Amino acid sequence: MKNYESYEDLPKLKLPYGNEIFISDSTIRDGSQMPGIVLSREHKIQIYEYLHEIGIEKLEAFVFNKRDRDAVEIMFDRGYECPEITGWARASRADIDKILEVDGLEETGILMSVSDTHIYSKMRLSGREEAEEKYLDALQYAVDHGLRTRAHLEDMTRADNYGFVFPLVKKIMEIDPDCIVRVCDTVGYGMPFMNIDEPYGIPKIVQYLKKEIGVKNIETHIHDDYGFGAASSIAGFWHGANWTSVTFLGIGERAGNSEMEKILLFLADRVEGFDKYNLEPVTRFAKFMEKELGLRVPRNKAVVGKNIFAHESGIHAAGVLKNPFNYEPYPPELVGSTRLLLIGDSSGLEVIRYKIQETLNDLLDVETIIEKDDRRLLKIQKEIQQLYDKEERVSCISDEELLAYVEKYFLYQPICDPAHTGRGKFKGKGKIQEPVEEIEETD
Ligand SMILES: CC(=O)SCCNC(=O)CCNC(=O)[C@H](O)C(C)(C)COP(=O)(O)OP(=O)(O)OC[C@H]1O[C@@H](n2cnc3c(N)ncnc32)[C@H](O)[C@@H]1OP(=O)(O)O
Ligand SMILES: O=C(O)CCC(=O)C(=O)O
Repeated sequence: MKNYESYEDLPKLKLPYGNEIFISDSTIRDGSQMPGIVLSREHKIQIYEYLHEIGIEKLEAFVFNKRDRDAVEIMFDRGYECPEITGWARASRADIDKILEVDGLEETGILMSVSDTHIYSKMRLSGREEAEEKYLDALQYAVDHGLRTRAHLEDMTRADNYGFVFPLVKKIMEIDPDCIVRVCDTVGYGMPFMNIDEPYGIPKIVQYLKKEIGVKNIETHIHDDYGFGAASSIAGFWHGANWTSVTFLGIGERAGNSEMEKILLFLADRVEGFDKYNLEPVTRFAKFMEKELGLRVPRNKAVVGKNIFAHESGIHAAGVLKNPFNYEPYPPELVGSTRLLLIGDSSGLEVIRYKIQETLNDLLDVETIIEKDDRRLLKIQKEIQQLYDKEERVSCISDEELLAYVEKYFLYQPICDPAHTGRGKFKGKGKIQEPVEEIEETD
């Protein structure tokens, strides 16, 4: 029989195709497309620094204008091995020439819009044949000029994959067998499950590319319109993709992209033998994005939200005080965060006891214990409950309020029984003295 009582006891998952998988950042590219986000050169460099600290393998950048190119140049000047800086182009020789003009870029993505709506109504091409010709020409041009390539199959989850996209991929492989084939779930229609009908199933698409066509490098790029972003990225890895393209905090077009931090956490914490990424900077990184870009990270956002290690409710807080493993899926230190115990309307006595004891000990620099049946504590609990009973109070009890309760109920009483030590200081074994005068009984 197995006991699962600590993080170490829990079995790790195994990636079916092994751990040679990589992350490609699109924060500076797709992320910057988010309305209201304007990334300055400094922002881009700082994002690059965070990605470097975490160990992200690749980043894609636009080089259409001078601002973009200046940022790329500064990134190259840092001389880091990772992330590799790569380019992004539409399927046109002119765009690829722009990539070639930037010293140091050795790889580019090429946008190949494969759904009929993109071919006909977005690009106004005569049909699939013209589209294919345009895409293969751009690819050949990039290869002929010494670039490594990625084929970004835009809107593949709304395309005729068997009739058009897979045959196109076979031709792509003939031109560049090392080309990274990016499965773009452009409006988030993709589903992370195996038995899903064409063209929506990310697992089926990835498996077909891998097993039937023999594509070596498969990357997913998933939008979160239906909320399947991170799940579909991981489904890609599960079924044979070796890359995923993500953005930090999932910023990007509309509902954004698959979130980098979720993928990182999943790999680092749940998958066997996966310690190549350093997650410690992610909380700092999120704060940077909030402060510098004016983003508001929801409090309950996985990995980086302020509430991820905050406990208020009675059963949870009491459970965490006994053993954080009871209600925390992973330790806060993993993502550079800290635990927070709060008192609010759903709190029970144990968390109040703990916080009052902590406040008292900090205030007087003693180490004493308040028992759960201490009548002063019960009075404080009653006062707190009355605050919420009025249905006016919507916030947690602040540190200042806790201090006031401690002062009101404890400070003007002897803190501990001097007969115990003679010095009024206990080390984890004392019981504070009950007040001399009678305190009315609580309900
Ligand atoms: C799904 C995505 O996220 S794709 C990336 C989206 N990101 C951006 O658009 C931000 C960067 N874009 C830009 O800086 C500009 O749009 C540029 C420099 C690329 C082009 O600027 P403009 O020449 O002014 O074109 P504009 O933005 O008005 O229209 C986009 C053009 O791209 C073309 N285009 C779209 N997809 C493709 C493709 N796969 N291959 C080649 N051209 C394409 C469109 O047909 C349109 O050209 P058209 O007007 O001749 O039909
Ligand atoms: O470059 C790509 O990833 C393709 C365009 C895109 O961002 C998308 O399909 O969502």
